[in-house]
Amino acid sequence: MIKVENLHKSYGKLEVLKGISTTITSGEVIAIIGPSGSGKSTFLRCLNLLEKPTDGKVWISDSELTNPKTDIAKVRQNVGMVFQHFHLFPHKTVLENLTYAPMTVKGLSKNEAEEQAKTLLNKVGLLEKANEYPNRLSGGQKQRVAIARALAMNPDVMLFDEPTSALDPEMVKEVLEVMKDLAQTGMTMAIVTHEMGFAKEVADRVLFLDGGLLVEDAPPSEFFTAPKTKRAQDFLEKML
Ligand SMILES: Nc1ncnc2c1ncn2[C@@H]1O[C@H](COP(=O)(O)OP(=O)(O)OP(=O)(O)O)[C@@H](O)[C@H]1O
Repeated sequence: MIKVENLHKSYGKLEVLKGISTTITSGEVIAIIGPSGSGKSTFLRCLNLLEKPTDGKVWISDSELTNPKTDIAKVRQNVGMVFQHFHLFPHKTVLENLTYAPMTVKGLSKNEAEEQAKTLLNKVGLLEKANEYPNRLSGGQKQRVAIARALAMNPDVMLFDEPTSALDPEMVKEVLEVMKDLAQTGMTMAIVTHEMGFAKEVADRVLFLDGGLLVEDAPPSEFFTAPKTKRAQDFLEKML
């Protein structure tokens, strides 16, 4: 479960998030969409405090991350994050990318971590790349490794920040398929995306942000067929 209450974020005088409140329940898949610069990535990054909110509260499960007494690093261990540009460790093999955090942070033995890593690589269709270095992989393969690496910490929640935006079009589908499979396992997921087809098909709920405000919060069946606001109508006209 993720809950935000009256979330504000400013960079100097620029107010990027202007008071957002919502709850993402366990197992829900949320697509965060909206025009460029509307605050989507900032919102997502505030959920695990990669960006520190200027005001408002954020909870993950029972922990309030915005409470200074909370051990944020500990809570983050249960939150996987996937970025637009993969952020794999370039000098580690694919397998080492997956085993590093479970061994160093969670104290798994090398054998345990490798067993788990191989299971995950098999799930994302990349077991045969276990001993390769990231620079030998395509963008789509790198992103599938990044997803597997995030899952290796056995998180309760997965955050995705435009995971397919840096990919060549022919690689988008393989990454979305992995995410779709993950959604079907009941993982709680929040995804900033420009992939409207994916949002329509896979998300339980769409959050439409515009100008730092949560303008619409609705299931895709409602949002895509009957958006309530002019801002969402205009946005969809351009996107679809
Ligand atoms: N670290 C930062 N310092 C200053 N301004 C920032 C910073 N990060 C984001 N911004 C500004 O905040 C606004 C919202 O950015 P954000 O990346 O959250 O939007 P977005 O909706 O994800 O956009 P896009 O779809 O283009 O990625 C933009 O005007 C951006 O320039």
